Amino acid sequence: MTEIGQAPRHHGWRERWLALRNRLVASPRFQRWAAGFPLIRRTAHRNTRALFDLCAGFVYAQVLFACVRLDLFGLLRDGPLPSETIARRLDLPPERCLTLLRAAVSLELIARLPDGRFTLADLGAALIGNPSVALMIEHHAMLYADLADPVALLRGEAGPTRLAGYWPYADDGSTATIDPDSVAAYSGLMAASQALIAGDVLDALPLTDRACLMDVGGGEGVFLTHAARRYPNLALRLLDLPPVAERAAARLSAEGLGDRVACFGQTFLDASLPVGADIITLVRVLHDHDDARAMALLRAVHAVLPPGGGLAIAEPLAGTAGAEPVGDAYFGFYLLAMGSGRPRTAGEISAMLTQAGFIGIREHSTRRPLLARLITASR
Ligand SMILES: C[S@@+](CC[C@H](N)C(=O)[O-])C[C@H]1O[C@@H](n2cnc3c(N)ncnc32)[C@H](O)[C@@H]1O
Repeated sequence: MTEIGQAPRHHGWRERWLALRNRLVASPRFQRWAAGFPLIRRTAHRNTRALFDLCAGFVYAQVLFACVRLDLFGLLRDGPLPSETIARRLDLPPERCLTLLRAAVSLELIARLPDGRFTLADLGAALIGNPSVALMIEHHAMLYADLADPVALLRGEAGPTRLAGYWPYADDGSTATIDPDSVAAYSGLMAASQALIAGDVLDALPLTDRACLMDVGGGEGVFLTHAARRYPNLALRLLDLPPVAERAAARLSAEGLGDRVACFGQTFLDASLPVGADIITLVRVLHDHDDARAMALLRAVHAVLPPGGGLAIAEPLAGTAGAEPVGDAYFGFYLLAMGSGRPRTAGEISAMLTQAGFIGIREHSTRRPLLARLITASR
């Protein structure tokens, strides 16, 4: 342990090398030299840009937010437009509209054609195809307000956050006071974004040998709707808090699945789960809960599965190769602001599953691990 004021003790050549390198990189003289020295100029420029992007990340997100709020991408859906027309349609002063358009071009959301008109670029076009991402971008206004003082948040001194109000079950897990109005917004957002995930998870999770699937914390039943279409003979059950289960029953009836899916309105925390399913799914559920509650949930699932029954956990994980900031920075701070849960690594989930009595723990690759990874286990 190193006490304050004491020189740090480094162990091994690697730590000595890292300390030397960090001292060098921190020196303004070295930085100036590196920016001009041919062999490392590219690395130096890349690092400068990466650091600038980190500083400016909030500005980029607000440019995107403005595009979504003004429906710029919808406006360009039918083809390129000149900036004067865009300004008129968005009700912006022409020069300010140009500021937005240039910013959006620099972020590769839109592109400028040689004749000066603006058109969708890959990222803007992708947003049109995924309306739930636009909903998420608008939802982030709450997150950013909660992150205004991240140090206070980390120290637990920030007071009540907006996200804690948005996710009423995050508070103390008590479900007695949750009323229908307080679940409508988050359930709608989850239902919209579930369409992105369900296909990827079901592609990686074969259910041909299963008779009855219960989706616990199943929201409005969008995941089950996808499962029902793929597996016409699979019996289906959904469990969620009573006002959410009611919404699920209404949505599933509207989809013509009212007779196929049994909906249970109850908490998964302090009551036992219904028996009868031989596969239980937790899709974007576990990471919402602190370790004690997450362990209680895993034990409750284990208790109602038959021998050989399966559990599938699908959610974005910490430490996902190539998407480290998504799990560790984005979800880490999102859940911190929400006041409950944490993103876990595959290893952490595996250890919890073992502790809850599960065996045969495996990870399956998914199409977009950034959105959801999949871990299965058996009783
Ligand atoms: C992040 S949402 C995910 C919903 C859905 N699985 C999806 O991926 O779209 C978490 C779900 O867990 C439910 N939930 C949270 N705490 C619960 C509890 N104690 N008992 C039952 N359901 C709960 C919420 O109501 C919500 O529908």
